[in-house]
Amino acid sequence: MPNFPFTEQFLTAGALRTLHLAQHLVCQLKVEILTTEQLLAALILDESRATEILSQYQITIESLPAPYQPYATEEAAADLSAKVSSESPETIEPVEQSESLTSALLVAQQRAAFLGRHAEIGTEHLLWGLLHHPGSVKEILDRHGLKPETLEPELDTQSGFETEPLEVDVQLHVADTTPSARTSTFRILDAAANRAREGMRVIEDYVRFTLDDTFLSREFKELRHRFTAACSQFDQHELLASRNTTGDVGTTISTPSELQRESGEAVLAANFKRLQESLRTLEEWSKVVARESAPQFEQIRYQVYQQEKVLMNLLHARDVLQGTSLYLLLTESLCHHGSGPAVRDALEAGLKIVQIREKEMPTQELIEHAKRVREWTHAAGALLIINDRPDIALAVDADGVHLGQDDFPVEEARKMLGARKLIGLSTHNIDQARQAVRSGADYIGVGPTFSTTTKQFTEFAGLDYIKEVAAEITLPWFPIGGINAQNLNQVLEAGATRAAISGAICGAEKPHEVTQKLLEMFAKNSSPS
Ligand SMILES: Cc1ncc(COP(=O)(O)OP(=O)(O)O)c(N)n1
Ligand SMILES: Cc1ncsc1CCOP(=O)(O)O
Ligand SMILES: [Mg+2]
Repeated sequence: MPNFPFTEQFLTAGALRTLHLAQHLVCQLKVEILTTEQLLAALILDESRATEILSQYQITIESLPAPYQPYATEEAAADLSAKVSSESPETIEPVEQSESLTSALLVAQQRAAFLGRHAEIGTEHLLWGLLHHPGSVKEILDRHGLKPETLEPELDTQSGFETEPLEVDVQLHVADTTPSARTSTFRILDAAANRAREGMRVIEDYVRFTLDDTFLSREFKELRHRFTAACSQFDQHELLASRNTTGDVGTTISTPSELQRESGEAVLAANFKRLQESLRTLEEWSKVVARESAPQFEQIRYQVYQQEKVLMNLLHARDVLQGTSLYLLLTESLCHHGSGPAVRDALEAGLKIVQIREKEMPTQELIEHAKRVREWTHAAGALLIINDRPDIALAVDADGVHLGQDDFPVEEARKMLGARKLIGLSTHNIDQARQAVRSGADYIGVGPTFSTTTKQFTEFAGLDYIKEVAAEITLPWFPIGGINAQNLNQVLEAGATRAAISGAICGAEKPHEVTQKLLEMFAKNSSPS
């Protein structure tokens, strides 16, 4: 028996023949799964109600891609039809079918039911199903002017042939609209919605109360509102009426892993999983009773995958960057006694993160230089970041790279560097900072704060921008630009707990002394998380 998504349902003779023909095409074309494309080809090739409609719109085999062209001649089409007619359905090997075909068949079934011909699915309904599934087949139909509104009148009239429904015993994936199946579907939806809501709350509470992250709390809250809006499309009465908690065989089941979580991260990971699974359940089962909601749950699920990445990344970055209050940007030309002595001095004074920022140095020289600094930073237990160049960061096994708004995109750098390397991103306003968090950057540069001779700027983000970031971002962030021991307190008072500094350390007579002084100022303020 074929593997179509109807069980003990009725297909008209024409619809059943068309589906068999489509299945035949899968073998003939040597493709792996049955898709909406073969269904359209079969509707064109067979002689049915839909074939008539398709020919009115000049939709022929020529409208299909190259592999179907051998069936463009009358003889080839007749040959195929003859083969299908001569075979008994039992001898046709079942084939796997695409999700889009399942969904198109489901729409066909719903349309037939809508007409009061419950379970009597004709070829015109199959065509209706194809018109409702976005993709290449719908595009072909659209191109020829066949749209739901043009097919609609055809569906309301009975056809001359295909009046005899044929009972077929085929598998059901989703659709069943009997009252008890409907109640079960709502029961599933109710349980999944509750589970998703709970998972969302667990995550949101962590972001809000443990992290104190205003920006991410807002993002999660917005997600929850989107979710509530999608759920509100269910009939609330049916949803509640279907609930049967005392009769739920699953309420007392708990696995050892549910009883124990090793850390906050483990709690988050488990709740992201339960949220994603519940959203998938909602997506699948809403197709049966509230089709418009399914794509919304799908979108929300993708957003949750993204939020999971952002949040887990943030936790990792906060962990790796713990204790890095002072960030030195090391540039040879700014150093009085060479960059080697400057960085060794600063490391000895307690510096924990260094960026090599060399704009002019030839690549090979830069690699040799970076390898030396790598050894010194390793010995001091400090992180090494390379400015602008992910390739050099990889070559010298640095801890990461720093990128500007116009440099390598974060997503591309992440592909090159993998999950464990740090990616810093410069930002100059609050929208860029928010976007940087969403992009999966591990820390952000915030500036320029004050005027500086190290780099030319025409505009300054100033202390106000520091205040804005301090109010909402907990991804590690470093103010930068003209910061020194004389103005650091202003930066700290604006809410910063870190800073990136170049000239004030590189250009100092005694880098050790300056570094020590700056580190003491941070320590007095409070240590960065
Ligand atoms: C920590 C930190 N923040 C900002 C910058 C500036 O990076 P970018 O905007 O790419 O400018 P250049 O440094 O490449 O001139 C930085 N390097 N480090
Ligand atoms: C590279 C860069 N980007 C923003 S400000 C700046 C220069 C930082 O150097 P300094 O601390 O000497 O002002
Ligand atoms: Mg740059």
